[in-house]
Amino acid sequence: MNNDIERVLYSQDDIKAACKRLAAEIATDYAGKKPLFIGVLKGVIFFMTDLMRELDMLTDMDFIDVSSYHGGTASTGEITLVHDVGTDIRGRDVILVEDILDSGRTLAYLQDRLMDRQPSSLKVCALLDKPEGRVVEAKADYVGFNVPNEFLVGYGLDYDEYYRNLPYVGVLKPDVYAK
Ligand SMILES: O=P(O)(O)OC[C@H]1O[C@H](OP(=O)(O)OP(=O)(O)O)[C@H](O)[C@@H]1O
Ligand code: HPA
Ligand SMILES: [Mg+2]
Repeated sequence: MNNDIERVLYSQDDIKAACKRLAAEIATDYAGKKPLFIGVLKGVIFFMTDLMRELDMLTDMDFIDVSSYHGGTASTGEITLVHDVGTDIRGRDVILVEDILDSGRTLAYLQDRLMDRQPSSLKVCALLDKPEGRVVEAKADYVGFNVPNEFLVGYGLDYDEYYRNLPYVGVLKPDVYAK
């Protein structure tokens, strides 16, 4: 699996440091509040669990499962809602947690959907932001790293459902998906 990686962009230590920094920013901004964290499955699994464990505050969490890459390296543009949140978010301070912001389509879809339910506030925390990938406007309030316009895998990010379990974020060798 490691042989399919062209280069490592962020090591486990880099990611841990980013989680600590983001958690500290969020804890300051939400002092005295109990925000609800909503993780966007499946890519967010590792980031969500690491970020949450750096937070010294009362929070609850839920997950929403959406998918639009369906095994490829580009957004299909069609978002499938696989599983919705179970928590009533009306009047809540919600922080949506994403592994990566790329075309922006997933985030735009989720923001529309969640804002309809009238949360008190809705902010976005993304480990990775790929600004050059943007097709629709979308912006995160908390960002771990700005990344280049390449297809990334690891630490939750997949190609055709594989590579999520790499402990780092790396660039997938293009010949892996050009086959
Ligand atoms: O900004 P976008 O172009 O919409 O891309 C970002 C989204 O795409 C990926 O999810 P994917 O659809 O691959 O589902 P997965 O998390 O289950 O892999 C990723 O985890 C983000 O949720
Ligand atoms: O670069 C990426 N890698 C994996 N999944 C993704 N979903 C959006 N962008 C990416
Ligand atoms: Mg994916």
